[in-house]
Amino acid sequence: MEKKLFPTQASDYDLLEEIGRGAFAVVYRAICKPLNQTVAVKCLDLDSCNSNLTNVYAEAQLMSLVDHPNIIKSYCSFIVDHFLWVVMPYMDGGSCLHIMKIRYPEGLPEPMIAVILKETLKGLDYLHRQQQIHRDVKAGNILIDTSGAVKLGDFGTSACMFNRGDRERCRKTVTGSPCWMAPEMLEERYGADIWSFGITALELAHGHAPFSKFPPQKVLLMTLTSAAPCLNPDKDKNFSKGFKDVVNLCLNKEPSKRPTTEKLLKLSYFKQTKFNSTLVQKLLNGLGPLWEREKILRDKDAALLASKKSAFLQEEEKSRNEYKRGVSCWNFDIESLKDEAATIHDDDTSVVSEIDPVSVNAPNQDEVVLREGGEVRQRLILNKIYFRKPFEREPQQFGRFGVFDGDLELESPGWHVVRPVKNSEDARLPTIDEDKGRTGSTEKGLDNFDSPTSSLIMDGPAGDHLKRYEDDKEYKRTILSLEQKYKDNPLSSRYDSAVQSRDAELREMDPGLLPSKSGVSCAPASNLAPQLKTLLLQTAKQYEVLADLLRIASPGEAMSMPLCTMHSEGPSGQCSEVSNLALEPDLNTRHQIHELQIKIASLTHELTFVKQRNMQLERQLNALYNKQEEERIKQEAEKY
Ligand SMILES: Nc1ncnc2c1ncn2[C@@H]1O[C@H](COP(=O)(O)OP(=O)(O)OP(=O)(O)O)[C@@H](O)[C@H]1O
Repeated sequence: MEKKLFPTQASDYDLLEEIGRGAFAVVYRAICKPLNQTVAVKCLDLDSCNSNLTNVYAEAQLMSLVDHPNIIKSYCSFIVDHFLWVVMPYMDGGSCLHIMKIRYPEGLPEPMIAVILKETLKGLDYLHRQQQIHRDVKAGNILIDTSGAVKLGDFGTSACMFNRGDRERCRKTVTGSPCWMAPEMLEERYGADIWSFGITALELAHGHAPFSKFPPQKVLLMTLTSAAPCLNPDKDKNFSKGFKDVVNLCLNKEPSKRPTTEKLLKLSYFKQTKFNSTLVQKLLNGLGPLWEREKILRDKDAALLASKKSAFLQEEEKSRNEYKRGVSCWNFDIESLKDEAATIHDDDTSVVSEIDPVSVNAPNQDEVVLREGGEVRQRLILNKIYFRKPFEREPQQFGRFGVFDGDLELESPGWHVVRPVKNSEDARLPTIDEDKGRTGSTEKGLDNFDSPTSSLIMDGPAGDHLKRYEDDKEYKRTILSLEQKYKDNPLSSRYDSAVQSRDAELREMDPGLLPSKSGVSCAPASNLAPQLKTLLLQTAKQYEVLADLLRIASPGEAMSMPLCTMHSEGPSGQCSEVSNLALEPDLNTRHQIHELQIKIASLTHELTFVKQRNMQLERQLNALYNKQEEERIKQEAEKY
């Protein structure tokens, strides 16, 4: 028969419907225009390919040299942009997997399996005799057509996509699909194809491969560590002994003990199986065109994926909105943020879903350890996950004027708000009180450290130390316990009330000295004094927290060093009780205390500086506004 010459230009092909999709390729039904022949064109994305172009091309050429009725050969192949187009016979029945998904989700009847397996085995035998390994034998690669032909597809291309196209080197790399992959995996001998053949037999019998519900890495692990899969003695009673023997022979974990294709073909099971095109055709009876079936399956998969994703996306959307609302401007409602945060669930499916299910264990209620290959990959503290996002800087509203951050010309570190947002428990944790800073009012502007667990941190070296504590598991635990403790702690409430009374004091000040809501008034620099006092009080409170933290961190050690080096005074004029703690830190702890003190001092300094600058600007703006107002009044007076 005269060999047809297939053109190697994209323009000679009309790509019609999509008929399949693999990891690296999309397969189309196409018309070869000069020959007026329906073909299948597989478009492999070379960008996702590890191989160099020459090797990929060589591998594709090899596919065209194949000549066996049970192996799909390629008519030709060529490069189009970053795709390799492989032109091959169009198998209008599609793959066995495709057919099972549509019509036989529980698996095929044994007589059909026997015919399909025997045809596949003949193709595999041919390849092995040519000293070629297929490496991706599976139901998805066994294609049938309406004439009843059964062909093993995907020879060559899968290998070249996974590897450098060099078959010698390929023998040392992991290729193929995990479910069908043999335990020896890296030693690619013909036995690997036999193992895959045995798995394919189970796949055809059950409608899915063993372990198929697990993620790829898990499948590989299970293939190596579990006993070889086999038919279920209870559920699979209806299968013949001959079929069971084939499965057991192929699925021997010792590669050298697996039969060769030649031996398998000699088994009475295969000898008795005669090719029966009608039986194969029966599989397709009443099924619509391949591309329509393909579309149904694709839509179904997409819907399934969407339903799985939507729950996660909803959570994510919520979180994103909350973040936007919460940190993109100074003007937000902290209470509603907290309420919303309380509704956000803690199950971060994006993390957990990627993790091997059996590798997730929970040694205690609070902690989930995610392991991968026995290694601890991540520890999640349930209900105590913090988001840390950059604080976007928006104009702050000062009276009538928007003061932009850039106007301050400060070399201030970038402020971050560490806001617990995950669940109700975290929502209870206090946050920096942005609400108070909203109006920029002097009486509240410095009242950021409103509780022991407020977390205003800085970028750069000054902030790093505090961040380290924030990230620390123990620290978070301690914070929670402290939070509980501070609820009833008289010391804490005394300090809270101290701060509150200072606030009240400020509020009682001559309103003319404080910026009014309209922002017309001026704030003299002397107003800073009470604020600085407030700040000192808060700093003292922080010392107290730190002392508590350190005590908890090293409960056996009593510390004698007075922590209150800044002489912060409470309302009664006494030094904070922090100073009275009989604490005896070791050298390390002392160093940490020292570092923290420096950080706090620099933080305090920074706050004061920003505040002063803000007030200065506010005064300038107010003066400007007053001038404008005067002019306006003058103009109006002139009118009358
Ligand atoms: N010649 C063909 N005729 C008809 N359908 C085909 C043909 N070749 C492939 N297909 C269909 O396209 C699907 C995708 O093929 P492809 O070889 O890219 O992927 P796969 O082998 O299933 O996946 P992977 O290569 O990622 O393991 C096949 O499962 C099959 O349904």
